[in-house]
Amino acid sequence: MFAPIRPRRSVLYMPGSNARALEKARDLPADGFIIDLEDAVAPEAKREARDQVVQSLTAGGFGRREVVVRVNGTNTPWFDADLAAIARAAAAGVGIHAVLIPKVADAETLLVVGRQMEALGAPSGLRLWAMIETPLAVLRALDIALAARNPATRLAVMVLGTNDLAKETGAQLRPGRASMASWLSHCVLAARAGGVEVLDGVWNDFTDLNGFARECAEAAIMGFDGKTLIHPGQIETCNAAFSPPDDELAQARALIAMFDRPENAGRGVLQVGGRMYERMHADIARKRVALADAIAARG
Ligand SMILES: CC(C)(COP(=O)(O)OP(=O)(O)OC[C@H]1O[C@@H](n2cnc3c(N)ncnc32)[C@H](O)[C@@H]1OP(=O)(O)O)[C@@H](O)C(=O)NCCC(=O)NCCSC(=O)C[C@H](O)C(=O)O
Ligand SMILES: [Mg+2]
Repeated sequence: MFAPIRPRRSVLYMPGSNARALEKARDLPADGFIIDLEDAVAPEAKREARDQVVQSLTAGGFGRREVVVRVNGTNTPWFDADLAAIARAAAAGVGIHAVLIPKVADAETLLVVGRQMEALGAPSGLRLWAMIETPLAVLRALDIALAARNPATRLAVMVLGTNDLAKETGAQLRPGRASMASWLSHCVLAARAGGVEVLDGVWNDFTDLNGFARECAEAAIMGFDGKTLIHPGQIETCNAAFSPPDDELAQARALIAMFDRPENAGRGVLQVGGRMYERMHADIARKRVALADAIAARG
């Protein structure tokens, strides 16, 4: 009934220049990794980092985790070489699932990059992720998300960059993120309209796990599919926040079973324990069960 689900609860950034982090990632329980060639790598280390990332990914060992490389921005001197290196490696069979483009300004950029990937011989499975981290990108989030309707863009996921948003707008990143809540929700809405997934930004204070857990819970309520992370210590909290809890799953299964009963075949609405349930609620329940099954299947 639903397309196969790939859990993206926790996606951990790591600097492409940090060999130890790349090594360590192979044993971490994150759903995915973003290996960064952009902000986490100093200008003088860009080339070496690119080579090291390709070497490390060629060695493999990332299992079922989704591997994404964040390249430098399309208007930087490193972009072309970054994209070519990743496209070449993916074409040679190296396990890379997507290229993350930082500071995407408009939908046109995605089409241009998608065509470049095609010209470079990137396999069709190499998808494109887009960072939404400038005021213009937030305002154009719907256009950007709708670009996914054109397969040439390869767009699969939008990722919020809340640090850059704070820098560009002057909004302060405080617990609860009142300053950004409407922007974040707007991006979730846009992503759904375009049929792409959407990941929340990072929590910088990685030693404050209680604050982080609260932000994960808020992001899950807003509808994000998962959150981007900066430290391995955040993974388990994040996985828990974006996994359907056992009591919710028990209720979901009961609701599905109820609608599946022959005597309810012709009914569009049921009451259970004083609450109204329509078939759309059974659809939501099926989706949550499918997510839980996909999480369980990855072990
Ligand atoms: C923030 C850090 C620099 C902290 O690093 P460190 O001081 O080494 O932390 P620890 O000593 O606590 O590390 C413990 C062990 O874990 C490994 N480690 C640490 N971080 C990572 C990681 N991200 N991935 C994999 N492994 C990691 C250490 O090597 C230690 O291992 P061991 O040797 O076994 O003890 C560091 O966490 C870090 O660099 N984080 C990622 C920074 C990054 O990538 N930033 C760019 C993306 S964030 C962003 O900009 C989003 C967006 O664009 C926006 O605008 O918001
Ligand atoms: Mg950023």
